[in-house]
Amino acid sequence: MFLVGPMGAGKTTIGKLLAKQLGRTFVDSDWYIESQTGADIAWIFAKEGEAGFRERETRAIDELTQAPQIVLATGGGAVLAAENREFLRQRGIVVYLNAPVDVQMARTSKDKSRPLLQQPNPRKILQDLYSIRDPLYRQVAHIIMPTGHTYPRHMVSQLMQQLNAFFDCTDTTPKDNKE
Ligand SMILES: Nc1ncnc2c1ncn2[C@@H]1O[C@H](COP(=O)(O)OP(=O)(O)O)[C@@H](O)[C@H]1O
Ligand SMILES: O=C(O)C1=C[C@@H](OP(=O)(O)O)[C@@H](O)[C@H](O)C1
Ligand SMILES: [Mg+2]
Repeated sequence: MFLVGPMGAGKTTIGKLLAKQLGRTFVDSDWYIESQTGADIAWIFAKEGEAGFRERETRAIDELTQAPQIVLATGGGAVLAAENREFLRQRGIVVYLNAPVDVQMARTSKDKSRPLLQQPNPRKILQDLYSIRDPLYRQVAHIIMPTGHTYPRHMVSQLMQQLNAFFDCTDTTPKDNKE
């Protein structure tokens, strides 16, 4: 199960809760990159630029989408590379957590850990990123979940319902073989 969506959509928060609910291991691709590099995301952006971070991100997405049965929270820009989209789409169920820019803004404004938002006008950046990335999130997603004003625990139960509906629709087991 792979979560995609913009910064502040709640991928890390919801992913952690969802993994607990499903009894699966949770991995956040940003945390994984930090542990592999021995440095935080801000340091990687400062020393290697966004391009350096994206290379590390592609390696992480390739490895993690092959790990069995994990819940993976990706970073907001993970869908930018076509090869990442391919890894995600082909290797698991992709859920797009879709939050409006106002919500993204409210949830990211106090946190200084996102280098792309450390600019004078983070709202404009979030808007611009959203117009570029929303079609890519939609392209890669099997399920789209709005995350506006829903509490994390409620989000997880809604998501569980959506996942059950998704598996019911895609279950190709012949009826005779069920039970
Ligand atoms: N459904 C939600 N309702 C309220 N706050 C949330 C929700 N989801 C996430 N948050 C809060 O928003 C902030 C960003 O969430 P995070 O999970 O880091 O987002 P992402 O990984 O998508 O960037 C965190 O402070 C988190 O507690
Ligand atoms: O949107 C982006 O390009 C980024 C999102 C961040 O992750 P979250 O979406 O979890 O904040 C992190 O990967 C990095 O700061 C770049
Ligand atoms: Mg995150």
